[in-house]
Amino acid sequence: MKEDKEVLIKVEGVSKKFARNLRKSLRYGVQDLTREVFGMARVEQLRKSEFWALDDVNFEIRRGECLGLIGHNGAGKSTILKIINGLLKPDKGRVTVKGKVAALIELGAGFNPILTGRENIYNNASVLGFTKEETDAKLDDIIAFSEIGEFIDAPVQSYSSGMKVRLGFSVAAQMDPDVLIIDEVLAVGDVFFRNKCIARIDQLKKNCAIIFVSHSINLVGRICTAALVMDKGKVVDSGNSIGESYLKFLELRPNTDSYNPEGSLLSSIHITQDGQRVDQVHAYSLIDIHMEFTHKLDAYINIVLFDISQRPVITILHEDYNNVNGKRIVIKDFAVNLVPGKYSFSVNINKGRNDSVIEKITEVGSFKVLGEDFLWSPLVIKQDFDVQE
Ligand SMILES: Nc1ncnc2c1ncn2[C@@H]1O[C@H](COP(=O)(O)OP(=O)(O)OP(=O)(O)O)[C@@H](O)[C@H]1O
Repeated sequence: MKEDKEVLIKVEGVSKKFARNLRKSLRYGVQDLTREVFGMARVEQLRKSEFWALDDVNFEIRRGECLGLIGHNGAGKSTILKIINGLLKPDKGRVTVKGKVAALIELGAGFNPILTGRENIYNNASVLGFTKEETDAKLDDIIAFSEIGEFIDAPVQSYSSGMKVRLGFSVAAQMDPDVLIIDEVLAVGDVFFRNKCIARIDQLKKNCAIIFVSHSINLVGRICTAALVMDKGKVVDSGNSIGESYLKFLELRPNTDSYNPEGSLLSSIHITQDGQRVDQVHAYSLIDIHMEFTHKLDAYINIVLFDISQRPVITILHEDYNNVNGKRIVIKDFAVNLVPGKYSFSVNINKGRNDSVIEKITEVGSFKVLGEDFLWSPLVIKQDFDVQE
């Protein structure tokens, strides 16, 4: 039962303000510190040039849960992590964190650049509350997991960004924390190390509360048990079905479709449903995809559908992969077995089957798939299940 598990992170009505202007920020910082020293309450209203970077944020994470934070740049994700980790104080509200906390917040933060990797392991572990003997016992595992090899005895300032992430993650993960805070850092590691981290997170999350910030909705879907969508310091949605708000989140972005057919063999591409031109459709419905070229082509054409993370999800080939000979192409009754989200087309025009590319046209228009549920995979196949006793 979910409720049986202990709440390890509790964020209650947390707000945090910052000043846009550096001089004001320093002046307010001194004012706030002075008030604190004299036991006076923090100034709750916004002063000139201040804004709420976090505005009444509430959530809790239990042992065994991993919460993904999603939001545009500046939404307040890192600020909430820094408050949870005790690096920042909230102006309003309260954060309660139980147990040993390991945080991977800023690349290389927490490392002393002039010390070696090995020395930094001891430093980091002692911050996490481990004794020298406990760290000695874990040392080989940490070094082996990081795959840093002989660089472990080189100063951390000589490490690449990926190496810093490897070391930081290895210390945090091997020390079996109760709370693990991860801010975007996995994006820096190579794919092999990232997969190793994901596998380790899967193990850790059984007995730990994890908060994970990422701009990759796919990674959040893969790792997290629930997600929280933030915008301008506010939580706009949370839960394990964030479909609607995720779509709204996509809408908040300016439309970047900028297909300019000038000089291209493709003069237009659009989709229709029941004969009407549309730019949003319901999941599982049928659409026709229409393409028009500048002249009659004798070529092999394929269309690739990309999701919002630019991940190719479907390639549509002409049946039997024969070449297309004509000026217009209509792909009839294409089934939109896609989860809600925004998808864009890329069209490849090839000379022959495995021959050179004549033209590769990317981002030639997009459409939105609407739906109630948000399933964590780009493609949905409805299939009868043979259920047996
Ligand atoms: N020390 C600071 N002083 C002033 N403003 C700050 C400070 N730290 C953060 N901010 C501002 O607070 C807002 C939230 O920043 P935050 O770093 O939490 O966003 P984020 O969601 O993590 O963004 P990103 O996805 O770019 O990492 C932004 O407008 C940012 O400019």
